[in-house]
Amino acid sequence: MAPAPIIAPSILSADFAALGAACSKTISDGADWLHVDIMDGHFVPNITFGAPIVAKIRSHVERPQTAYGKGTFDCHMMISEPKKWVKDFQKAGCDNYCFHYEAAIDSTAAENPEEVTDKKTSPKEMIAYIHSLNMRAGIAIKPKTPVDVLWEILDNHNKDEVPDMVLVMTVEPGFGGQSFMADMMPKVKALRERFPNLNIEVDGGLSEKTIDQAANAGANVIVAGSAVFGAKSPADAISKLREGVEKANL
Ligand SMILES: O=C(CO)[C@@H](O)[C@H](O)COP(=O)(O)O
Ligand SMILES: [Fe+2]
Repeated sequence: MAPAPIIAPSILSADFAALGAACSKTISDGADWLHVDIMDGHFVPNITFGAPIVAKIRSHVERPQTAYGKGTFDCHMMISEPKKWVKDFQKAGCDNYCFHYEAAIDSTAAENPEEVTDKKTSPKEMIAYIHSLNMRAGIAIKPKTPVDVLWEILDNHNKDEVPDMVLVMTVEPGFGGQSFMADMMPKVKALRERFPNLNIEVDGGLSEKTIDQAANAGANVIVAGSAVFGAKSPADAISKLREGVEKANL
């Protein structure tokens, strides 16, 4: 049985001109977390916003009372230099700092070591650094990255270096409103089989139509942008996603 369902609407699909109000409404509509997509136009072919906007919207949403509690800001860092921005996002009110494995691979693991600059920080170092600033650490993998790269990171006995959450991308990162990649589900299954208590997040194309596939594979943290913000009733959309995870956990 997977851990409790966590529904994290992606504010990428919210009205950017009224982001503060959209965030507080989404929490009142029943969301557990807010998924905050940070894109730098380099790691992905799109740009969103940075820490100053996160600090502004933070004042519209109460801080979580406990780790992973309601109101958690789950920042999905689609950026080439994830280490550079950890402190700024911590100060802005980020609770989960989820960086991409592909942006943090160390020189020994990189396919082209000569292209790796000293700006790269290994996943383990990244996780320890995020923890040292009292945030939870997530690690995300793009669709073409095999899940096997995570075993060494998750099997580590040094708790400081172990991520609190894994994000399996179910679309190529960069844009909302894309189709769910069902062929990512074996990665989720493999993670759940090995790590029954891990928070496993899926992101991209999640809706009432795809939630069963994700939940049956073992995902418990559900990101949904267009399915929530494009719904007539965002509150109903959030409930249906939660029911999907609960049903799979029965
Ligand atoms: O990280 C991303 C896209 O890169 C996501 O968080 C999207 O914002 C999800 O949007 P939908 O696919 O649910 O519309
Ligand atoms: Fe995301």
